[in-house]
Amino acid sequence: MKIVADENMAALEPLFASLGSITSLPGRDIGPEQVADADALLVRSVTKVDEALLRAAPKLRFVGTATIGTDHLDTAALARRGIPWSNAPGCNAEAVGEYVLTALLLLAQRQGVELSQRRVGVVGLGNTGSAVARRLQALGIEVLCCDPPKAAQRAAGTWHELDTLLAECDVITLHVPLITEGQGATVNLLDEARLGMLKSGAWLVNACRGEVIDNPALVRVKRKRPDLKLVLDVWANEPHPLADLVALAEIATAHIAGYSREGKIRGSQMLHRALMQQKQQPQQTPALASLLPDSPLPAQQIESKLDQTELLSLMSGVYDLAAEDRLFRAALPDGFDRRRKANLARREFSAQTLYIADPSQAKRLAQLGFTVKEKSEDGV
Ligand SMILES: NC(=O)C1=CN([C@@H]2O[C@H](COP(=O)(O)OP(=O)(O)OC[C@H]3O[C@@H](n4cnc5c(N)ncnc54)[C@H](O)[C@@H]3O)[C@@H](O)[C@H]2O)C=CC1
Ligand SMILES: O=C(O)C(=O)[C@H](O)COP(=O)(O)O
Repeated sequence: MKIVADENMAALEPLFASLGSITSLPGRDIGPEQVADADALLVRSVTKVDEALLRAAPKLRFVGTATIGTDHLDTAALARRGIPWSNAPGCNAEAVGEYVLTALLLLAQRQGVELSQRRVGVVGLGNTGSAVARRLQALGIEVLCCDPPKAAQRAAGTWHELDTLLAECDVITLHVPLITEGQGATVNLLDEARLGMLKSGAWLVNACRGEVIDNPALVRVKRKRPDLKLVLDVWANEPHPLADLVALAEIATAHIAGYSREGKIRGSQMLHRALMQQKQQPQQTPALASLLPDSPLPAQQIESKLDQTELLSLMSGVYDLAAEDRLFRAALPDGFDRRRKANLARREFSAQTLYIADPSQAKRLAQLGFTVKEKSEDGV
């Protein structure tokens, strides 16, 4: 079996080497020539799997994307060719939750405000939006939710219209799939009119897909409204974001909100399971712990309730978002993919063990994702 895979996928060798030969390539270089004799194709968000690519791959029997989003797959073309495909829902939700919380605490610190005083509107309450909402609620922050598909299914929860969130929330964070056509289209969900509805002093976070916001309109609105603060991880026309928009964002990164070592491995594990199922081969998928390097972070002892600054400092010890923001800007105009590659080793908060005696503090930090243990007799 010949497997063609994106070189930035995690744990390719340990998971897939026993199934056949692996050719790993930069995702943006995977084209018709590269898939000509492939039996399985494993991609990330940067490879367009369209009719032309599929036509060039007569032997292809499986396509897997180690991502949540599927907007780079032509699923209708896959169905027409009878090629089973799979994505990796939820694999990187924790990383997105950690990214958004860190970004909001960083912004709060820079603006000299308490995040707990701000009402947050989460748009899209699937895997990533829920991971964000859970963390905010663990900190006692008020969260309003908007998810029309869930509301229509009468899913548990209180659901609001997008326009209500725009009118009432101090922070809006976007977590919807990119849908380009039909009634539920999300492309330009935040168009110029909706951007104009943001509250005075609002913060806007986009960690889903760049095209969900009209990027040129955002430049125009932000120029008129310096009160708005932007956290942008995703951009229209990646890897070439609008330079003017990068300059106007308070925090800017290279589509790495979902990047964590753990998330990347989970994505590969999910594709391994799906491929095994497809081949009806009962091969066990190795456990996450066996594929993860040991945590490089020494355990810490937490004695007292952390304030906002201390919490941000704890989180930044695992992943330094302020530094990433600086490195991203310095890497442009050509270094978008370089910054993505540089983030592949990022660990989730669970890589940080904390010894905490106080039960309520222990519960709160465990809800944020840290590995929490009771304080031992003689400390750490
Ligand atoms: N920046 C990054 O690194 C990452 C970006 N993503 C992007 O974020 C998107 C969301 O990821 P997940 O939460 O895992 O997907 P998901 O499929 O679990 O959840 C998406 C949610 O959005 C809701 N939704 C759909 N249309 C909506 C609308 N118009 N308004 C409000 N809600 C709507 C759906 O009902 C669903 O509950 C992915 O499709 C992907 O494009 C995902 C992971 C990492
Ligand atoms: O899962 C998704 O959807 C994402 O946006 C990924 O985090 C993107 O990562 P790559 O597949 O581009 O590495």
